[in-house]
Amino acid sequence: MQQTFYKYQGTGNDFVMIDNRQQMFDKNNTKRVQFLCDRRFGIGADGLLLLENHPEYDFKMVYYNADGNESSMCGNGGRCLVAFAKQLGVISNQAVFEAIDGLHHAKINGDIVQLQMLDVNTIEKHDNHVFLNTGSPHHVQFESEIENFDIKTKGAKIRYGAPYNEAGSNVNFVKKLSNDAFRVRTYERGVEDETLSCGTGVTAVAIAMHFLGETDKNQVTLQVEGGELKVCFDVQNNTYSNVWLIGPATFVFKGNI
Ligand SMILES: N[C@@H](CCC[C@H](N)C(=O)O)C(=O)O
Repeated sequence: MQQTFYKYQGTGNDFVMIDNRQQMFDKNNTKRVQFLCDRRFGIGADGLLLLENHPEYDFKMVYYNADGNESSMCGNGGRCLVAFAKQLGVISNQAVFEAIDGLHHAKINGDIVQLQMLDVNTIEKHDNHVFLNTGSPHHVQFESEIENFDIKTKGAKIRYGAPYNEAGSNVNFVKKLSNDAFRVRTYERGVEDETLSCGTGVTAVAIAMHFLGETDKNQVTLQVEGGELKVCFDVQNNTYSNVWLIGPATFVFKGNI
């Protein structure tokens, strides 16, 4: 049976979107998700999202990594799903939806989608890195040679090594550009490679940089391989709340497969 899909990208983090309000998608078919995300044999994407009906809120988000497994929160995917919900006529310029990590509020202004992220109150500071969960787990460490760094090899070593092991973590390498701007390159768990952008990743970097005293700003710009994102937040007693991830979410094409 042919399946209609929509392709979206948020700063180069790309996704296959499927309208699953009729519950026609086989959610346990890992091989099918892998195929749809495959860049040679399928459509090609870092992940796949289902938009589903929700009894109380505007919609429900279900997210799979390119490896075919359902995973934790995807910030760029969430922003693209909000744009997709608007394209389908499910919402106008605001949304409240449920994802695996809880409720999210979102706002659309042109092609800019703002997504409210999880509050963060647990931040682990280690000798060479910071670890925190922004809906997905993130390891954050500085890398001064970020431009010429082998993200895939070095990221995989950290992602599969102790203490993360098989469950893994996403790995973000960061270079400070100014008091309120940072360059970020991310190795994504479930894609098992560098992606051009990671929304929960830049959120983790912005919070980690503030926590470490690398910025005293409540709004931080993150330059990623696929463009620019902003993260703003309130902070009190090391609790980060009212956290918003802001950036473009763009429809690319629609098709049947
Ligand atoms: N691209 C994502 C992160 C998706 C989740 C990640 N691959 C994981 O499994 O932890 C984002 O934009 O947040």
